[in-house]
Amino acid sequence: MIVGRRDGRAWLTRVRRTGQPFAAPVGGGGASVTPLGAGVAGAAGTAGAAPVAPRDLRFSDGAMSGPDYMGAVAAAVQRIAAGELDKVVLARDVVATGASALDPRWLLRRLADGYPNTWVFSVDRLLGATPEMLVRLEKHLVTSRVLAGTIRRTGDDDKDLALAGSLARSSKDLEEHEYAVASVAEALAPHCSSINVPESPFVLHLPNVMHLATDVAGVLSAQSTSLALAEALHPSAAVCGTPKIAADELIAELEHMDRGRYAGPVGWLSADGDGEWGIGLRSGAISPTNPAQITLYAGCGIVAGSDPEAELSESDAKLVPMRDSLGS
Ligand SMILES: C=C(O[C@H]1C=CC=C(C(=O)O)[C@@H]1O)C(=O)O
Repeated sequence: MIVGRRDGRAWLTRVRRTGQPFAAPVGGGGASVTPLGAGVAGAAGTAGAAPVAPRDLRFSDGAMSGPDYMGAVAAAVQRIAAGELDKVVLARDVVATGASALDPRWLLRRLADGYPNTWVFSVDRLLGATPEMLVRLEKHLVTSRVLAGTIRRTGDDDKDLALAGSLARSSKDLEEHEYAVASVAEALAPHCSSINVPESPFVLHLPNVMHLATDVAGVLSAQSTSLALAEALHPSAAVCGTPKIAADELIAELEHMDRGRYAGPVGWLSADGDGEWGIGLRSGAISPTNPAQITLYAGCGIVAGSDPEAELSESDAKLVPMRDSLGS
């Protein structure tokens, strides 16, 4: 069952295998669909009960501490300097543990209210507010919003405007961005009769960070689905690197964690194949064994000019939406 909401309109899609009945709706007898928030103390798991704020949260390092992450970035920069690859995206995780089961509805409401320019999602305990659309297919029109290259916002509009200008001129960020755009354009080419790739990126303003952004568009050449396009595109160089195989191997060597579904495609597919697949960024996964615990993820594109301390600070900025969602 998929619940969608855009521009104040909500819709519900039920999916079933051909020849099999639909799962019973909530409250429809034999409910096979668990309402979000079920099992949360205070919410009583009922649709009408108010979402419950997390209590007594404690944050701890995941697989790597901050200094460990800087070490990994420095190692990646060395490998890039040695000519092994051009770009790699290195991620880290942070674990938040509350006093009782986290209520996903609380987190989703705060993400939707605080991060309106993003796609807020919740799939089987993976929650987030991603600003990056891997692919959208709508009546043969293919679009992809590519993000790479980041600067933290200060909250002061004048300063942020100046920072946006420096981001748009930063050769390090432009290089990082170009790899991501090239990977998307290359992956889409076999599926499109024409592709439009703007010459230079624009700056996307989010509440916590600004990104270099490029909206790639194409016309689908043959019968395909949004899911097949997502498969062709994933993982783009916004979350993996260039060349892809070398970056993938370096990620396995340096990250010391299982990304799980972080940075994977998340979205929906209609019966005619159209759909939207975001990249599961600015996200966290509630533990399947401990509902009071969530692992938050953030990664940064590393190129020859990357500075470990700046990348650690950038990853902290990318964790802000999920940290905000846990606040009261
Ligand atoms: C990998 C992440 O962000 C990607 C998307 C936008 C900007 C990025 C960057 O500047 O490094 C990353 O490529 C993340 O948020 O975990």
